[in-house]
Amino acid sequence: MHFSSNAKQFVLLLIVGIVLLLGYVHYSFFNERLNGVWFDSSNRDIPVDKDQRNTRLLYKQPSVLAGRTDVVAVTPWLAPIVWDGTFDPDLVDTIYKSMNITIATTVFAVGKYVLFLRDFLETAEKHFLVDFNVRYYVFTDRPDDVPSVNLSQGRHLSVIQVPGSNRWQEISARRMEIIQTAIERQISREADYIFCLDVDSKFHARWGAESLGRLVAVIHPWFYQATRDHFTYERRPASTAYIPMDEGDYYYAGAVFGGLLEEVYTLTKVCRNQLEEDARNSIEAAWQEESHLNRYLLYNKPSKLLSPEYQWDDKKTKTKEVKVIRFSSVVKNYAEIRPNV
Ligand SMILES: CC(=O)N[C@H]1[C@@H](OP(=O)(O)OP(=O)(O)OC[C@H]2O[C@@H](n3ccc(=O)[nH]c3=O)[C@H](O)[C@@H]2O)O[C@H](CO)[C@H](O)[C@@H]1O
Ligand SMILES: [Mn+2]
Repeated sequence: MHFSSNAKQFVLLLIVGIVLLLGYVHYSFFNERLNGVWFDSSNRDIPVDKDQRNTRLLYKQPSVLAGRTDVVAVTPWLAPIVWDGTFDPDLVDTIYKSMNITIATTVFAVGKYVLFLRDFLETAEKHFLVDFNVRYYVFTDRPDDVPSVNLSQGRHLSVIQVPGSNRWQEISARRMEIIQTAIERQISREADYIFCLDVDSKFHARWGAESLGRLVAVIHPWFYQATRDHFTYERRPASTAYIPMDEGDYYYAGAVFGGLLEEVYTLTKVCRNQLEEDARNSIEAAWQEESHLNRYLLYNKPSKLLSPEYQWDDKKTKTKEVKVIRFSSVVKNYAEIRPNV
């Protein structure tokens, strides 16, 4: 085929035109991304000080070299262990506040344990996830004895009736089943995160958003200095909570666990099934649901661990590594308060 020189020039011009057009389209697409659609900095021409008036976050510069050296603040699977001084309280709260989340908090007050509710709730209002949306779920067989406590804005309390029992072991252990059912029926529609706490306790200092994570457990205050063979895990292979002497990371307290709703749902479901399997085999684990919780967390590692600051015991003298007691079990007269001894 033969092209005249005019036609050649025309084709050349056409190609140059197409290349320029493609270049322009490409340029304006990326320009748009940079200018706002992707980075949302559409107010680029506004001077920095005005632009960032509401978004600037001022806090102490994090250090790579200086920090707590008296405690370990990370597990071998790289989950943080939350100790005072390892986080910036205002910074973590700010990050989680922007997500507008709701935290469910379950607490059981069966039989005489309703007596613990007032202190639990009043101190929670002072220290527990202050300025966050919190929904308390109080499980009790005595709804009329639930005290009325003034709740701050964004906080709500539901009372859910549950049966009583003449064995404290059963009350404690059945929490897994009852929490599982409550998540299914109600809580999953009303919250994002959940904490399941013992009622015979008080808050003494800040418990904030640093405690939130996918799956959260607390290190038991009586066992954090012990070797694993001294942990009070269930040691009989006949129980589904069995943990051999040469296994185990930490001893977790049954009084505090939490995380995302779906994670805690699975945890309670598995523990409930294993408690029921044990019951069918006429075996009760050494520390009921706490033993099953420990077994679950050994094979399903928590993504965040709370230090014993988050579960102290009023009977225990404060140790030097515990700089602040945030939540602690009160001293109770077991014979007086429990249905059986
Ligand atoms: C610090 C810690 O980890 N404590 C654990 C431990 O002893 P505790 O001495 O802390 O057990 P506990 O008597 O506090 O019972 C656990 C919880 O069950 C509820 N309750 C219990 C009895 C009753 O009559 N009414 C009632 O409502 C209540 O919410 C109480 O806080 O062993 C328990 C039984 O295995 C649980 O594992 C606890 O979490
Ligand atoms: Mn307790």
